[in-house]
Amino acid sequence: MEELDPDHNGYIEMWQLETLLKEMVNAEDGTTRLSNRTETLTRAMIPCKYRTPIRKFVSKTTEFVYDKWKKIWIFVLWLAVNLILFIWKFLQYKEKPAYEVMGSCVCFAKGAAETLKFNMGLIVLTMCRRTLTMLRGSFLSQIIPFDDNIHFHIVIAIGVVIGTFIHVGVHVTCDFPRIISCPTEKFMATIGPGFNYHQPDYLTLVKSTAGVTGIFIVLIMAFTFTLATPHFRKSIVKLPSPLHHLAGFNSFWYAHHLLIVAYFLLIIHGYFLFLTKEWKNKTTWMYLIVPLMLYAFERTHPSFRGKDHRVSIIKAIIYTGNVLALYMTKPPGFKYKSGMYIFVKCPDISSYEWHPFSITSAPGDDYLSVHIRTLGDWTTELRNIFAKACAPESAQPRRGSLVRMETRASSNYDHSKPSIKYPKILIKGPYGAPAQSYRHYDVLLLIGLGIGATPMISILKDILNHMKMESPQQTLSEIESFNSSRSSSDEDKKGPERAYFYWVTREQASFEWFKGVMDDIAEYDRDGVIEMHNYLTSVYEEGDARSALIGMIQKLQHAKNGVDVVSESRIRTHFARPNWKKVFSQLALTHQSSRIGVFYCGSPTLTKTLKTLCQEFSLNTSTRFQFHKENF
Ligand SMILES: Cc1cc2nc3c(=O)[nH]c(=O)nc-3n(C[C@H](O)[C@H](O)[C@H](O)COP(=O)(O)OP(=O)(O)OC[C@H]3O[C@@H](n4cnc5c(N)ncnc54)[C@H](O)[C@@H]3O)c2cc1C
Ligand code: HEM
Repeated sequence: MEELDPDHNGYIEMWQLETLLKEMVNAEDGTTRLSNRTETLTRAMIPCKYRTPIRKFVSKTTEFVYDKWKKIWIFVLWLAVNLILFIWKFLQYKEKPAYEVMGSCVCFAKGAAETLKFNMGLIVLTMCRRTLTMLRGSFLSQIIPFDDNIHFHIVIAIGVVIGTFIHVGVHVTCDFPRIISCPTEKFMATIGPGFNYHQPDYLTLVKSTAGVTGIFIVLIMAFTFTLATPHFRKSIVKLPSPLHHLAGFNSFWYAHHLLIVAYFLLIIHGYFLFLTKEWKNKTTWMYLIVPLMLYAFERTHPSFRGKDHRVSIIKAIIYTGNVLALYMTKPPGFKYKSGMYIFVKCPDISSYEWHPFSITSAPGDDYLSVHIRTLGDWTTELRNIFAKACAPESAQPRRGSLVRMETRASSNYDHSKPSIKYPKILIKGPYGAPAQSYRHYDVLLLIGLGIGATPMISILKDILNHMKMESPQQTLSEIESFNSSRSSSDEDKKGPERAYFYWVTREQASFEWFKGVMDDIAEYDRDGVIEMHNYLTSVYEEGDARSALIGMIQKLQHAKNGVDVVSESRIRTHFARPNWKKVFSQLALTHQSSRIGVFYCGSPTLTKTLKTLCQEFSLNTSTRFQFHKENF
């Protein structure tokens, strides 16, 4: 109770205070002692700033380490390896004759070069997607943060930039001038043999094989790195046709492939050295061979990269809100976990572009589905060609303004007698993504912003499929077929017992493509395992009297028959942005001492808020919130 010092009152929100008072008044023994539940709430409400600075620092650090220990140890290991390689090479060159001419400069240049070799090898490993997907399923995922491969890729790239600056900078501004100006006798006696006893001038050094390859590597890297920055990667720069395919993400993608030339040049660069003549000391290729071969193998070998599967489209639906849903046949032996994604190619649009999409069907379903939002050139063209294929069959406007074109190759997913000629679609994958670890938690908080609901749909369907399998109506063959479609690592995991889904969308039209899942939930989820909320943010601003009014009507309807008036299902519709603090507080109260997996997919703007809330509530309550995010 002493924590509820009047000084602190200003920091307790009204609704929290109400809950607290209610708890106290309702206390069974008639006293005003705080129950465990209330204590948890109280602790959640008292801001950290009222603790002593040292306690605050210690608890924040503890939570930070607890939350990020996988990333921390990998990062520290990476730094340590870089440092060890640098120091090892530095000390080695201190003992060499070159040191007499160039002093510490040569040590710095060679130390940096050693880290460059290591990082150029490692950076490719972070992009070996098949290998990473396989490793995610192993015990290694408990100590290695595979979800962060792209972040780590970028961290290593920063390491490469730093290494390149040191290596090139020191060579050009210190080593070269010292070689050129070295007294001839000293030059001949020390590094002369490396230069065939010809003391070089600046131009000779630049024109040498090492010099020319070095310049090209730097140029390619500068170009590639610039186009890889988020500004260029995400920019929707429009170029005139036929160059329009080269803008935005594609420019990043093609530029990245120039790095193949950079690797080729790097191997040559590392071979034609002035100061190292013995074969065994030319180690560049040794660092690169394994990662490059593994990556090349993944990209080219069908058994490893997984075949490009040609799939038949069973059903295509175009919803308002510009979402295209594709239901396709599941290739034989295609196993995946909810949360994973596949690459999709449509040769009618481009014969070389593959685009990633989260799988929205559940592992137990006998079909495969993706939901694709129209965003740029490729997705717009895909939508258009499917609209064309769908148009003659049916284009039935439903429910007033909702436009929904649905066609099926044939009914009941029987794709043996296709009646519509759909565009050819190829898929490859599946590939691992953060959301796939949802089965490790008893309680889930799933948050999707707009199209970011896609990985969550698959998770909800999977939870439902498990419920269906536990229901007494299931036949043995249905259970067997369900089990055979799941990956073996999942079979022994119990999976979540409770899931809360928060879906934030701009307008109500988006409901359409989610309706099927919601209907299923209503039918099978008798125990209310899944609680779904939809926040419509474009209706009225938060706090607007109209939002409050609609909200009240909603609540009454819901209480009366359990069905929401807007979604016509068990999903609860709200007309404002969610109050995330309230959501977390309530979860912390309901699931004390539990581990809650928080899975977020959507724009990065909300990432920080959710991450901070996870940390804050893990620190201040007995509930642990573990944050996983995916941005597309
Ligand atoms: C793991 C993952 C899962 C995704 N799941 C879904 C989903 O379920 N539903 C959905 O609608 N969208 C999803 N996306 C986003 C989808 O891939 C892009 O919207 C689509 O590729 C855009 O292509 P475009 O040419 O029409 O647009 P563009 O204007 O070319 O690109 C728009 C943005 O999409 C991204 N992008 C474009 N091409 C690619 C590519 N080949 N690979 C990776 N990113 C690319 C870039 O960030 C780019 O800035 C996912 C993305 C990722 C990385
Ligand atoms: C030496 C430098 C680099 C090398 C060798 C390299 C190599 C690669 C490779 C092999 C891939 C995988 C391509 C595939 O899907 O098969 C990749 C993807 C990627 N790289 Fe790099 N890269 C380098 C630098 C950078 C830099 C500087 C950045 C950003 C600042 C960057 C950002 C990315 C991103 C974001 C992806 C993933 C794209 C996606 O799948 O969405 N890379 N890189």
